[in-house]
Amino acid sequence: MTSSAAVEVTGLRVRRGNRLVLRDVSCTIPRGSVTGLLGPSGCGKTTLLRSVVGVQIVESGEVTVLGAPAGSPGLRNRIGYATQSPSVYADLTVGQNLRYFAAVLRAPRSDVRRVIDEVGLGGHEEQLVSSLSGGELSRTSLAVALLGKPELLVLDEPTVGLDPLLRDELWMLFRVLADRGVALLVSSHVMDEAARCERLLLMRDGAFLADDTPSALLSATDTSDLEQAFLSLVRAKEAA
Ligand SMILES: Nc1ncnc2c1ncn2[C@@H]1O[C@H](COP(=O)(O)OP(=O)(O)OP(=O)(O)O)[C@@H](O)[C@H]1O
Repeated sequence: MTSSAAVEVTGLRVRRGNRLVLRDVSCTIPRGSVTGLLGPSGCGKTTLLRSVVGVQIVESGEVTVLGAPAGSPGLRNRIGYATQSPSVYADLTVGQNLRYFAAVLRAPRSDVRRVIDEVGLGGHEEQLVSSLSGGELSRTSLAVALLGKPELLVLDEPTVGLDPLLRDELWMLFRVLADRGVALLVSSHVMDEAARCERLLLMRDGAFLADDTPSALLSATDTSDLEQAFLSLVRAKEAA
């Protein structure tokens, strides 16, 4: 693994039910940058993220995370993972959830204030999670993922349901975190978020169509926007 790589995936195959969901997938996720994992619904994005976090049973291949096999106990406090469906307690307030997870993760108590501010949830600390809006709920999950200053952040569609202003703020936060050296792996199925990433993994049917920078993808496909680039790659693959 190169010293700047946070994650190295080699020849990963995953079967879910009787379906081969990931087919010999290989990629590298660098530290200090935002890698976007983009592709249509059902292409295997969540399955890849679960494999990186170490909660997915894999058929074959290797996933090395921060120098250790994915799922190693020592990685637990070094990775922040926000799933698509919020994994916080509905009957607790935002602050109670964050204080609980900070204790579980052995993160300093002062982290609670920091992450609330980072995700823009100031003023909601005493609110019950069950009464939050969808966007506030997903930001609460993101806040949990930020506790303890993880070296790798794995975020599954973190901006779904957010208004454009909040989406913009979160992408700026991702940038700040990357500048601090954090590796971010962020999935999305909306191509307009692709331009925000330094590297893009474009996925379709459990395989990568591309693993490159946005500008390299545009020039390789001779297109001016990333949605067109994606379509062009799909067509080239189908014609092959
Ligand atoms: N337990 C399971 N049994 C069978 N198939 C499954 C199982 N879990 C997931 N799948 C299938 O695996 C495929 C990949 O699912 P995955 O959640 O990784 O896709 P995704 O790209 O994250 O989709 P989305 O953008 O809609 O969240 C899908 O076709 C899904 O139906």
